[in-house]
Amino acid sequence: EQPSAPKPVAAPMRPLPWGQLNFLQTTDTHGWHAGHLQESQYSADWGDYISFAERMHQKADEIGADLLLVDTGDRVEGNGLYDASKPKGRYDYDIFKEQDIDIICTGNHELYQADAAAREYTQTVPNFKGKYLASNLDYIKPDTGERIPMAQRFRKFTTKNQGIRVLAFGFLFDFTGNANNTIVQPVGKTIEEKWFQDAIREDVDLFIVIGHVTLHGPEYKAIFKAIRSQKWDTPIQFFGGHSHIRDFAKYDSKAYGFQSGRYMETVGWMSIDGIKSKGKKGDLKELELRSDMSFQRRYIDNNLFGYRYHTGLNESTFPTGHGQNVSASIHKARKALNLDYFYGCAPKDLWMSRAPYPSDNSLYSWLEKEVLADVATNPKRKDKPRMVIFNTGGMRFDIFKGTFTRDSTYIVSPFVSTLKYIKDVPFKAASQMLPLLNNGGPIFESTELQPWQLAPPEQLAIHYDIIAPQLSIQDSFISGAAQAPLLSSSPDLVPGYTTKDDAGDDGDDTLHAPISFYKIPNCIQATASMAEKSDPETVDLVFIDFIQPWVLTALQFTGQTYNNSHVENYRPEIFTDLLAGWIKEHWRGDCRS
Ligand SMILES: Nc1ccn([C@@H]2O[C@H](COP(=O)(O)O)[C@@H](O)[C@H]2O)c(=O)n1
Repeated sequence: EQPSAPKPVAAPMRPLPWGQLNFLQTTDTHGWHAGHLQESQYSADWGDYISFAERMHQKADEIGADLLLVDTGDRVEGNGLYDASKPKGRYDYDIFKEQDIDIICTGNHELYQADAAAREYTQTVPNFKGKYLASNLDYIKPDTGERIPMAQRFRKFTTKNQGIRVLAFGFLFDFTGNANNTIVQPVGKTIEEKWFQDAIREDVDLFIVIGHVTLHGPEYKAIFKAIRSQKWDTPIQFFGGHSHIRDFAKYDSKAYGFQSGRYMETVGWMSIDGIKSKGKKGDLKELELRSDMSFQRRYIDNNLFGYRYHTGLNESTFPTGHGQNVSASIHKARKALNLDYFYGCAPKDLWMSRAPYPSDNSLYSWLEKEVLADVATNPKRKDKPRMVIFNTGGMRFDIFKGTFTRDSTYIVSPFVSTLKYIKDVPFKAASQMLPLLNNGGPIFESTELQPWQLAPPEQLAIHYDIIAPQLSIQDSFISGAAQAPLLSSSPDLVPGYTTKDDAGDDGDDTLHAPISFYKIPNCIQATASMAEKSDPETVDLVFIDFIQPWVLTALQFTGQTYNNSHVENYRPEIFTDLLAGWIKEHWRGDCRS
């Protein structure tokens, strides 16, 4: 872990179920490879994860089982370790590649910006040569304009100890927001292609489908149906991503899906037993080969207490030299990027979805009331009445009371988005924007523009408020405390994930006190320079550039005929820098101890 990381948390644990074939999954890490430096339950770093995987590989070899590592994309955008360097990812790609991942694919965040997509092609694909799969993704070479597969379409291999013959695919959901140097082919079209149709006819013991794809969406349903149309009985293991949640899905008695959350909070564990392998049979010393199949999952909190518990090792025996070297490289990179540079003191916790909106502890109420109108000023138009619209998905993480650093800025606002505007929009039309963007409706139905895409991905999966009972919360964590028994009725649980999925409520490796989750709107709005008593004739409609297609569509619905040519720059800086400037000015003081 990083020197400044809070110490791991003692908590009641559930052990990991082992099978013939086991997996560790990461997804949507978004650059959080230094771990969470303000949350002890997620404070292990990528180096610790490397030690963990190496120790688990040793155990797999000892018992004759197999262990495969999977990553399902969105490794970039969301943390200073990736976003603070020029070019982005200057250190992060080299840190990430140290993990020995067996199957890896692309997420949408690797493709929003052309430079990120190019780095994916020139760095990550070769870093994971033979392991990186791009079943429905092509890259356009900048020098020749040639369209080529981003990486190989599928991979066939046999596992080391059990001799299980695997065929693996790597998909991306039907994403349309990519820069013009990649082509994402819709999954429905890809599965009709000859190479895919040939692949699903291969004689293998197991299909593995990894993807930056939600488990319950249409893409995995289509792939499942396609494989089952040829192989009615071959087991299929899906790994998903994108919606940032812990999730597990049953497609049939031999086909399951698993997804391991976001931001290095969770490392996923999946185990399969009862695979009928025609390859060499491993020497199962501890495992019993069963004829019926079982698919079991665990969501591992990313902290050292849990890693040591699951490996049966301790502070001195757990880390590997390789893992420690990677932790040291992360520390060096964080220093070079000056990520601990102090911007100010957050006066209170500000939550994305843990507090209701609007409320005093809502990140969005703060943004709306204090920040937006202040940073959205253009000296040439400062007296013009304006409405400023921001999508809630543009904010990526909570703000914790206390030190706010350069790193925090990228954690909260990683994107290179800027403020745009359309001048002199009739007030009547402009005032309909927020309700239209928040309530959606028929105007967006004929387009690819789903308004829910404007909200944070976590909001996708949960459709109602979850209000956690007020429990007594443990606030001083005892480092190295003895393991509490699983069913202890201790009220002193640390707040965290209490996952309910298709297999029940026993998936989390750590017992937590539940956290509230509130629904929030797709967009928020601030106004400035408005007369107090009457509505203006026209306003400047200011918005963050990500939402431009939605704003133009909504304006058309109000009878206006604006298009891209009417959109101008409102501020030259990226929003992240505007936010950092606001914090430096308004959150003065020193809370560093
Ligand atoms: N420039 C951007 C890029 C993305 N967003 C928001 O993020 C959502 C996608 O997040 P995932 O991690 O699930 O891929 C997207 O739908 C937007 O809400 C943004 O605001 N600005």
